[in-house]
This record gives sequence, structure tokens and C-alpha cells, in this order.
Amino acid sequence: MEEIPVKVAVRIRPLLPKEILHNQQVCVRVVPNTQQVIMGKDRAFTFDFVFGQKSLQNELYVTCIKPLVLSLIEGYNVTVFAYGQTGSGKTYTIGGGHVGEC
Ligand SMILES: Nc1ncnc2c1ncn2[C@@H]1O[C@H](COP(=O)(O)OP(=O)(O)OP(=O)(O)O)[C@@H](O)[C@H]1O
Repeated sequence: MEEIPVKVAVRIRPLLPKEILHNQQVCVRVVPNTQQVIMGKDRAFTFDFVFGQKSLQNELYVTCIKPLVLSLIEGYNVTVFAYGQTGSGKTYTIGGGHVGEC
């Protein structure tokens, strides 16, 4: 079977303090032991990797990025980019998890 060169990981960030303050609700959750998320009540989407609200930077790095770094050292070209709406956690995830809370 042909290997697909593009893989998609989804990371769900926790609600921010200001969102909790405004009583906003989490609308997406991970189905345990799968690579699926449920949006709203019953819309299921499957990805190559799924990380829930409690996921750690290291977990994400080891699973998704480290294999690419090893390929890079072997001479392959690799690209990692974050995509998502503003405030969804791109900088936090790519930059190491030290973005100021607001
Ligand atoms: N996994 C996470 N755990 C805890 N806090 C997070 C997480 N991801 C993001 N945040 C927090 O959410 C806020 C927005 O994150 P971030 O700035 O990374 O979003 P962004 O997608 O880069 O936004 P923009 O497109 O506007 O630059 C920050 O306060 C960040 O600390």
C-alpha cells in the first residue's frame, strides 16, 4: 500500500481562564483509544493523530515530530506547520508551550 506523505494531527486545547469566565463550553472531545474527535453531539472526524486537552508538549513531539527530525537527519525533506483559527494554540504547540495566558 502506498504511504501517504501528509499526516494530520489535531490538538484540542483547554478552555482559557477568560473563556471559563464567560461560561464557554468545550464543543469537541476525543473518543478514547481512537484517533477520532466528536464535534458537537455526534459529528465524528478521524485524523492520523489526536491529542486531548491534557496532552503534553513532549507527548506531541515524540509522537509526531521526532520521527520527522530523524528523517531530516537522514537527508529527507520534512515540513511541519500549524493551521487553525486565531487563538487555537498554534504558537503554543509549535513554539514550546510558553505563550502567555490571557
Ligand atoms: N495546549 C494548551 N494548553 C494550555 N494553554 C494553551 C494550549 N494551547 C494554547 N494555549 C493558550 O491559548 C492561548 C492562544 O494560544 P496561541 O497564541 O498559541 O494561539 P495561536 O493559534 O497561535 O493564535 P494566533 O493565530 O492569534 O497567533 C494562549 O494563551 C496559550 O497559552
